Amino acid sequence: MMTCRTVKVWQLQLTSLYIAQNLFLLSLSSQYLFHSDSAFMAGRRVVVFPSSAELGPVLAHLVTSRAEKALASHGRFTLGLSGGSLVSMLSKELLALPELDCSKWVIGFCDERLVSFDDPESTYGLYKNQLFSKVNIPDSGILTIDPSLPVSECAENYTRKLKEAFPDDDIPVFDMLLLGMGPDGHTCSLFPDHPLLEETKKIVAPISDSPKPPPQRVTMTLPVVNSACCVAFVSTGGSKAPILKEVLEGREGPAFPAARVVPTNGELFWLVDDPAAASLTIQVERPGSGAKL
Ligand SMILES: O=C1O[C@H](COP(=O)(O)O)[C@@H](O)[C@H](O)[C@H]1O
Repeated sequence: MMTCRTVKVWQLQLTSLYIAQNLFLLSLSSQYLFHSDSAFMAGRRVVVFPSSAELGPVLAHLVTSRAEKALASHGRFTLGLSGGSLVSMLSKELLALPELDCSKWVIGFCDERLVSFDDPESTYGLYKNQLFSKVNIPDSGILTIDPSLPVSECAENYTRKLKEAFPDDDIPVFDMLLLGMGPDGHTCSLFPDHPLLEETKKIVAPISDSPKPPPQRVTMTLPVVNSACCVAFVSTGGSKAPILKEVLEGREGPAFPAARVVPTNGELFWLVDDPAAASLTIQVERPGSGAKL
């Protein structure tokens, strides 16, 4: 027989069950929020491929899909290129596409080394040999530095070229920037702990004490990088694993230059291979073969 006491005990048991259930749900949701915060910060997409062989075609498709979008909206595609390991991968993958029309592309350089174009360190020189000479990008669409100038004048001259190419923007808004990251966390020629990281006025800056040779370079500043419509980092190889973890998952102390790339209104992709991603604990995307971003 159900007594008043039994009902009270039941009520007490139900109340504690209700509280326990809610506490459980609360803890689940806070774990989820915390985890999703770090995994999907600022709309960032971290996409991991088994190797460069799988990453390369997806990169090429990402570039051409953003080119199509830009051409449909404003009749040209403005693309900023980085040097280093990106040059050969991008050139190879773009040239492998069955149809590539670059006639309305405008190319800038996220950074450039102050050496003559025939020097093996020249980013423009490498792209000219591996890509530009093989596609239909008009010379007038390639915004190069003038390496014959002293580094400060070179940066001013390149600033003028960018301003002329983007007459309507206070800060040039590139449709897409392709970035690399060095094992020290630098991107463009923005190096850890360097005063250039705090630059807010200039769109291009000279650097004459680059810790990575050659010491003289010009670089886009963070305001330009973070104004782009789409930024894609490409980072491959096991030597990038420790820094990739700190850049994507945070660290004690000041953020590395690459971690300060957070486009204000644009997309942010990190395309990495398994060796580079080896230490990551955040959620990542692992697209199947033939995937498109
Ligand atoms: O010096 C430079 O290094 C970075 C990273 O190059 P990576 O070979 O480690 O991918 C590059 O993004 C930058 O343009 C270049 O000047």
